[in-house]
Amino acid sequence: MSLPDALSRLPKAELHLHVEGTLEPELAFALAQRNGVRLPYGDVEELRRAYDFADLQSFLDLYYACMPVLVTAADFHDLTAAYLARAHADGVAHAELFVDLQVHLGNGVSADDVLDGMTSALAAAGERWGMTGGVILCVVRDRPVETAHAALDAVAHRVHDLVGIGLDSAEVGYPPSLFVSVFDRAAAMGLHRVAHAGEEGPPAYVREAVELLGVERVDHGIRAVEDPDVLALLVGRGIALTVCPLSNVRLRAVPDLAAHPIRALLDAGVQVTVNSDDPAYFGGYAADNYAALLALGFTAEEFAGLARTSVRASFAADDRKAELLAGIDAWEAAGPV
Ligand SMILES: Nc1ncnc2[nH]cnc12
Ligand SMILES: [Zn+2]
Repeated sequence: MSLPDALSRLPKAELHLHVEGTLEPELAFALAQRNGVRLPYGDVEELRRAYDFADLQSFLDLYYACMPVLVTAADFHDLTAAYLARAHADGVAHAELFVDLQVHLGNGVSADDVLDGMTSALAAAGERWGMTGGVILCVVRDRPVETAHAALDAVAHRVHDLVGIGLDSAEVGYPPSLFVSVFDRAAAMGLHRVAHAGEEGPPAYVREAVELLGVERVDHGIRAVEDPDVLALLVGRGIALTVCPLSNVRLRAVPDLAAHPIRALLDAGVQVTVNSDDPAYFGGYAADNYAALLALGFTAEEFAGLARTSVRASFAADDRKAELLAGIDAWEAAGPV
């Protein structure tokens, strides 16, 4: 089997995945019809043609415009189940899924419907394929901080259905320091903490995420490469980055793949994982993001290393991590090429 084909058999954890970013145009229109919701696009082709992004904000405008099609627990179940099936085919054995709960609450959907749909799909994937994973409530940073607290209020009775809290959406102008009260509260509720930082925002936002929010992983974090002190902070604390190569190219966080700092980050000693972010919009699921690195000369040994880091940086139980690491050893020993 060739190395590109073998990448979908490499056991891996996906740690940076927005469930709403897995909404394929066909499902968007099916749900719009099911719920009597009008999308601001005529058909699947017109929607797909709009996937030409100049930056993060131009993507977010379209991403949020599609979200009103998600109304019922069944919608969240179907969306999550479709992603998990696709991820399973890509060798994803553990998946931690972000959800922008504030947006859904604002659309009149209940937190229980969102979580019922997602957790039932995760449970079914566990039974069917032995997949593990969980839900990370992502704070939408360009909405008022009170609405983030309201989202925490809405899930307080079922914190056991979440693995963590995150921070996403428009980055520049919304530094992590604005969200200390939300993250302190989430930590007290027993949630793991992660945050998007250093995607479009400066390395100082990566430092704030680590020092003020106490995050265990930084999502994207690629602009850390611009500041040796921030790199040293990540290396010193063993904080992993959840890098999304195809997303960074499509949202023009980097001019092209050749200019992506993933190698520089690895060379600096940073723990790096590879993920798909919003795969329905960026042209590739987990294995496609690994395969993109073939163009940068990544070897089978390096891919196995990236997968090991994804497992170690995950919030899976220790025995599950051991099981997945054994699977990666077996993949490498079998000699994929
Ligand atoms: N790449 C990204 N950055 C920030 N917020 C997001 N929400 C969905 N995708 C995102
Ligand atoms: Zn993201």
